[in-house]
Amino acid sequence: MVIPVSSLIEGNESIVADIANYTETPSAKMLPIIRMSALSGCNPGWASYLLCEHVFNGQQKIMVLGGGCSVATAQIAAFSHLFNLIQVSYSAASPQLSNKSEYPLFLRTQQSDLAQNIGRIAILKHFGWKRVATLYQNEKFFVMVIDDMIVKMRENDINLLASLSFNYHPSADLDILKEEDARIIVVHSYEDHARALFCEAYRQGMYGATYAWLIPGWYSDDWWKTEDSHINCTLDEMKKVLESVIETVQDSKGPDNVTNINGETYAEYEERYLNILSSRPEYKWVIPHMWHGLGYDAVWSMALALNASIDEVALGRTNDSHGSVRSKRLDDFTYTDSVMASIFRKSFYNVSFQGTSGRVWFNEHGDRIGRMAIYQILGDAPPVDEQRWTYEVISINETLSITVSILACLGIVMAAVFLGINIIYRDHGFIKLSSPRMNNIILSGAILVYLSIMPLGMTQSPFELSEYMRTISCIVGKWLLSVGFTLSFGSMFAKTWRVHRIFTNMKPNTTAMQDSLLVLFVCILSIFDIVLLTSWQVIDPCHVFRKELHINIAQDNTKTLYQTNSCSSQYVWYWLGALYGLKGLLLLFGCFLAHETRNIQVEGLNDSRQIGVSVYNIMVSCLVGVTLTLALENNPTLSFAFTSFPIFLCTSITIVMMFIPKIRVIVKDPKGGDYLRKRTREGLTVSSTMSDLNQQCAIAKSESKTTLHTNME
Ligand SMILES: NCCCC(=O)O
Repeated sequence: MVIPVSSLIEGNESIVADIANYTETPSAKMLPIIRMSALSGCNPGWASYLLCEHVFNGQQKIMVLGGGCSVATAQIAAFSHLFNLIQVSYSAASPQLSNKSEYPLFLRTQQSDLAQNIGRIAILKHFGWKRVATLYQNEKFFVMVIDDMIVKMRENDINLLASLSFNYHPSADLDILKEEDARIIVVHSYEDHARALFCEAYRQGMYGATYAWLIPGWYSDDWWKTEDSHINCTLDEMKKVLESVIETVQDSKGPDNVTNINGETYAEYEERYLNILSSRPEYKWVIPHMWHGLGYDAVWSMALALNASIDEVALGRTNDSHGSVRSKRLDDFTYTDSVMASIFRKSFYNVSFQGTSGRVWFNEHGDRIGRMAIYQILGDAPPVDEQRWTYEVISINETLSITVSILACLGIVMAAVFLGINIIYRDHGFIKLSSPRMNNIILSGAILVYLSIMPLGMTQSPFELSEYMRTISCIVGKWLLSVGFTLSFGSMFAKTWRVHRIFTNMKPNTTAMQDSLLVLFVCILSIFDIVLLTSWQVIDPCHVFRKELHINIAQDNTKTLYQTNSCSSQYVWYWLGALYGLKGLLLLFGCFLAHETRNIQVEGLNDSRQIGVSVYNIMVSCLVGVTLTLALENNPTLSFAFTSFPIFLCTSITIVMMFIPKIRVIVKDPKGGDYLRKRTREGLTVSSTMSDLNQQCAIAKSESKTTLHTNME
């Protein structure tokens, strides 16, 4: 970029007019301004060399335009003022350039990148991101921006997870960020470092809806496509990471429909600029960049400052080539003219015009006051700044819960009806022979077992229940099931034990075991239960807690932890082992009795067939139920189904098999007369006394086609 300053001065025209024509007359006749940006290539050493070349060789220059990169700009701005050169950059964004004691004659139409931090904080607050990490290239420029960002984060209650500098190999830094579970990462670096960073981020899977990378928006167009020996990612891979990128940058486009100082809207200006680039062979190498508008405005501000300086400069006196004294002109500037330099400087601070990038003016640091633009969130939804968890408690299906409760109630009603019949017809010969007292205990036990089903399901009930209620119901359920089982099967086996004793050990006149002895036997079994359950409750009480089932990760990376209420204690398996051991021994005893008495065919007296079927049901149900319950522990509904239905079925089958035949006999012969006659004919009388029972048993024994070979022999 060049400014034909001499035509302005000599023709006494407005410099504005010449500048406005600048883009159309690039081969201007004079080159009084040093253009630094494209020449320095962001190389501080090379930039220094070029400035010296311009100063010490060739035509006198009056100002420096550029450079583009802060690293090169800062390098020359540190000494360009020693030549009294005003330096105006249209692109250098480092905050260090705001330091007027180091860079007194430096100005820029580019904002300091500290302004980006205001935009970044706004973004963080907008999305409610409170956990943020920063990552920066190890250069003073980036360190300063990130330092300021950290201060602003602190002021806004945003937590800094980590602040790391990186080079071309950021893998260790990304490891740390992952350890910190950082998802929102503010990056400040040049684009070559950003390429290395995002390639590594791809390798480490740090992209997608989970991450947001906040980067400077001033990288060149398609910066991620640039061939780079530091990276080995494909364009598709790079693109994936870039979908998680948010860019913040100074808005270099003026507002729509506002005309600039040259009477053009931004669109008209840009069209003209692009036409010039494409129509002139000398610009074939120029890649259109967002900075052209700021460059255009920088040149305008130089022109305006120079124009505004003319009168004050003219107050100075100098000798012309003929030795006569005249007023100073702009082109009288020399590298030792600090007076003129300070006039120029003062003029710059008064510059205010509508540029192509918006209104242009400079603050006390020589920095542009401008607007911020935020570009693109390509992801579907903004990520979250930390792993967000939701919790869902899985309960038993409501329908199953209600169905099982209804079944349990029906079971209770059925057992109660059987119990009523058993009590009402206790003197019926057929009932009497089957030990009505023990039948009552069997049915009471069955009712307890039915009752246990509901509290067992209440632990994982879908209905609103307090934790206390769930804990209580879990404990009550265990007690009911355990004691009910013992009462039912204990009584059943006790009855069979008596039959077994009668048919194996009794001499004809020996007294049979009395009911009280059988009840005592059942009580002893129950005491084992009570002692065990009480010890369990006292030593290692059960409590309800949330058991983790599985985790589901949604598209927005929100994790849902599925839980269920579980009732357990620390040593639950030992207690269950002891409880199952007791019940197992009882069942084994029942199996043994059922087997021993299997051929005693005295109707109503011997339950061995029912016992056999019941024990078989229980064994199969326990095996299937326990296996499926363990296998389906992540599915409370199925797990409860495989617990409650077997309990219901085993209990129901057992009492139905026992009591339906009795009811059938009662229905056929309510008074028991036929039965009495039949048994009398057979020589087996029915009496209410134990001695009668002994007698009946003795007769039954003699009649029976028993095959108790071992015992009999
Ligand atoms: N506007 C580009 C910023 C780059 C730099 O200051 O070096």
